[in-house]
Formats: sequence, C-alpha cells, structure tokens
Amino acid sequence: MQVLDGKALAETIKDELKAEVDAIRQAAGKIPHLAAVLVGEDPASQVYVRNKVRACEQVGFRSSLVRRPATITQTELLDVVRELNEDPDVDGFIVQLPLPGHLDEEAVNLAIDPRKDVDGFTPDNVGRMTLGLDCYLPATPNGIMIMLERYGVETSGKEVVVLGRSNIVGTPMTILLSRKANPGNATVTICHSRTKDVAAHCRRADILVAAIGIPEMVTADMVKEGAVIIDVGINRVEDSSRSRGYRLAGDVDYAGVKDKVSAITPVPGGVGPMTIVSLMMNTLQASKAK
Ligand SMILES: Nc1nc(=O)c2c([nH]1)NC[C@@H]1CN(c3ccc(C(=O)N[C@@H](CCC(=O)O)C(=O)O)cc3)C=[N+]21
Repeated sequence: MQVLDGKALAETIKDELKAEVDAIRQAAGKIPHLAAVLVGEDPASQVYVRNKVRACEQVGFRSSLVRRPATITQTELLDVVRELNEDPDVDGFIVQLPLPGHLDEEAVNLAIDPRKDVDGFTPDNVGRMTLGLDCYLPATPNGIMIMLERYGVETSGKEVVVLGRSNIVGTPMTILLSRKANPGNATVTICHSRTKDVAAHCRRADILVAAIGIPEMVTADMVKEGAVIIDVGINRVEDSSRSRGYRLAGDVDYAGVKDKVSAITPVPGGVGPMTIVSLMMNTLQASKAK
C-alpha cells in the first residue's frame, strides 16, 4: 500500500514555485500578491487561512489577510470585494468559505473579478474549465489531479466514483477526471444524498474520491481490493484523550481500509496541503497575466 503523501509533494512543488518566483523577481522586480478575506472566527477557517499565509511566505509571495468581524453586513463585504477587485497591487484573492449564515455566498462569489478569482469559483472560470479553456482551476480538485499525475496514478479508462456534489470539490472533480486529457479520460459516477446504493457504487470504483464531510463514512466493505482512495474530508471529531479536545478524521475509515487498497491519501497531510499548493500556482499565474 502506498501513502499518497500530499504534504511531501506540496513541499516539493513549493520549492519549484519558489525558484520561479525568485527568477521573476530578479528579472522583472515583481512579487505575486495573494489576499485572503476571513470573516468571523471559525476555528477551522483560521487554521486554513493561516496555512495559506504561511505557504505564501515559503514561496516568496506577498500576502494580505483581510479580517472582518462575523457581524459584517453583506454591503460591507461586497465593498471589500470591490476594493480588492480594483487594487492594482493584488494579483488574486479569495473569500474564505463558509461565511456566517446571514451573508449570501453566491452574491459574494458573483462580485469577484474572474481575473482575480484564484479559487476558480466564479461562473467565468467554472465555464472555462468545463469547456477546457485557459482558467483558474479550483484548488482542491486541481490539487488532487496534480497528485494523481505526480504519483503516476493511471486514470484513463478507470472507473471513478466521486462522493459529494459540492460546487468546490465534487462537481469540478467529475469534470477534470472525465475530460480528454492526462490525467483524465476516466468514467465518472457522482454520488450524493439521493443516490440509492452508495456502497454498491463505491465497490466498483478503481479510484474513489470522498468529499462528503461525514467522518469515516467509507468503510472497508465499501472499497474494492486494490483501489486508490482520495480522502478530501477534514472532520473534527471529539476526542477527550487529545489536549485540544478533538482529532482530525477523513471521510474514509483509514485504519479499516488501508490494508485493502493500493494507495490512499492521509488526513491530515493529504489533499489539504495540495489544495494550498494549487492556490499558490493560481496566484503565480495571476501575477504573470498582468
Ligand atoms: N474560498 C475558499 N477557498 C478554499 O480553498 C477553501 C475554502 N474557501 N473553505 C474551506 C476549504 C478547505 N480548504 C483547506 C485548506 C487547507 C487545508 C489544510 O491545510 N489542511 C492541513 C491541516 C488541517 C488542520 O490542521 O486542520 C492538512 O490536511 O494536512 C485544508 C483545507 C480550503 N478551502
């Protein structure tokens, strides 16, 4: 069984990015600049954004963290987005999700200038991805594609099952995996809350991508012998034996499936770090485009 070590691969790619950033800085005096908007105090979001800022430092980017209280109004948040759209010093930015309940995520997303949308969430970028045009690819699905490519996981002609149909992971994952490209050319099934027999679909999968947010939902009886498992879930599970009071669990029962599969991503240290690296790649692309 091979552990698909996203953390190690992310470090390798960040070294490559840093070399490119250094060269650009010397040749053109330009430094890529990523801004992140963080609304409220969601503990997981704070960790993710902190990791993004740290990654920016590692590759030699400039980063700005725009923090706003959970009480911000929709109008005020749209003003923040507009300012970032118009700021010539900012190459790309993200608005960390989820937003507090009173805010309209869709309206915020629609307000982002597609040229600065390094998350790849705006209709312009989603449409361009679907048509196979140049665009910013969404960070988590693209991070997974890079992982499959660098670890030499064959996708062509394979049966892939994606659990979850979110706009940011499940749905774009199906598009990238089924497109005529390498990696790609897979036969993809998407499962969701209305799917009749999820386990039966999973058992057919050569590659299983779990992105549903239910801790350890995928158990050994649901996976095919020798399958490749991509675990996107990062769930905080109460654990009084830990000093922080919780442990991280994926959507897959790692201990239960690891002896049955050919390769699997750990949580943490799997898809998460790859998500951050693809955000860095998009930001470099944004800075080159200007
Ligand atoms: N606008 C927006 N863009 C995103 O890309 C976005 C988002 N909103 N909202 C939430 C999800 C999730 N996400 C992660 C980023 C880093 C880790 C990460 O660093 N994970 C580490 C550590 C995890 C931990 O310690 O909690 C790991 O898996 O090893 C995970 C998940 C980005 N997302």
